[in-house]
Amino acid sequence: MSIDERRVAIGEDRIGTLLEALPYIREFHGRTIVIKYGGAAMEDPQLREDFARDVVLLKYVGLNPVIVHGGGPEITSYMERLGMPVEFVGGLRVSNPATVEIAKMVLVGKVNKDIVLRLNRHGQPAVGLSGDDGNLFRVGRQSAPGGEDIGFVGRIERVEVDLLHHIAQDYIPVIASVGADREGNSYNVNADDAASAVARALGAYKVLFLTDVRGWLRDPGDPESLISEATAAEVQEAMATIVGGMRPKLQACLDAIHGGVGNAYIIDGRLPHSLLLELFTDAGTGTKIGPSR
Ligand SMILES: Nc1ncnc2c1ncn2[C@@H]1O[C@H](COP(=O)(O)OP(=O)(O)O)[C@@H](O)[C@H]1O
Ligand SMILES: CC(=O)N[C@@H](CCC(=O)OP(=O)(O)O)C(=O)O
Repeated sequence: MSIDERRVAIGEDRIGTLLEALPYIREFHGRTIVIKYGGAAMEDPQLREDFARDVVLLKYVGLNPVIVHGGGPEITSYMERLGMPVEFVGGLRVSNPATVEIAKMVLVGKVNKDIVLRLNRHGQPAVGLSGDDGNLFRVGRQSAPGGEDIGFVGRIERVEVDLLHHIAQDYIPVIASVGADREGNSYNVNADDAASAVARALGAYKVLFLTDVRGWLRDPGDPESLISEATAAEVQEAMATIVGGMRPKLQACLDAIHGGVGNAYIIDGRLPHSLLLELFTDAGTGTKIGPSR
């Protein structure tokens, strides 16, 4: 059999994919990668399994993945079942004490444990945390971008990194975005903000935000208008025009970059294995944001 025939026999494409991934695996070895998990990737059962497998694989090949998750649609659905009004200002949920209670129940009690269980099943033990566990987050009150009072919405002022370092040695930390202030008042924290705060505090190499669109779109109504790459300065310039859920996400990317995180990515959680494709292939899939091009 000639060399060319052998190449065909082993499936050159498959080897090509592995070879393409190798330099990335070497580059990322031992690095901390924070992954914000939310949106559609959390709703579809097959995508949930794929996500868990991908994260476990990251740990196996020597990365240090840390998961911060949302669950906004589930909070909304429980609030509606209870007949509670649902309101967002600037992409942040207006949160009275009853709303914070539901957010805690849904995020800590349900979504967090579902993710932990799935990672465990796929072969890497995970530990679920909220901002209250081991004083992981200290939170302060936050207003909407226009200065409006939106209740008990928190901004993370401090992350207890030692706790995360300890846990991440042997487990995959899975973090729910709720926390309390010094007086013990609980807050609902936007999960994009929480992921950015965790990435900054850990000095993460990268932070990735999985969502339900292809990435940052020039025109939110046109999926073909994906912005594949942008600098922090370009995002900053566009901020005044950004609305809805993309606003806290892009702000979280900016905060991450300004806080020393190498790159921030917004990727499509509806695309199976988008996490691996973004990390281990040359082309990438979503929006990459960095200090410069
Ligand atoms: N310029 C934009 N590009 C992409 N999405 C946008 C843009 N402006 C607003 N959006 C909205 O932001 C949403 C993503 O934010 P969000 O719903 O908070 O996602 P997640 O639950 O994944 O955090 C998209 O579904 C889209 O409706
Ligand atoms: C203050 C605030 O907006 N908190 C969010 C927390 C969950 C979240 O961010 O979930 P996603 O990432 O899935 O949107 C909320 O209540 O929806």
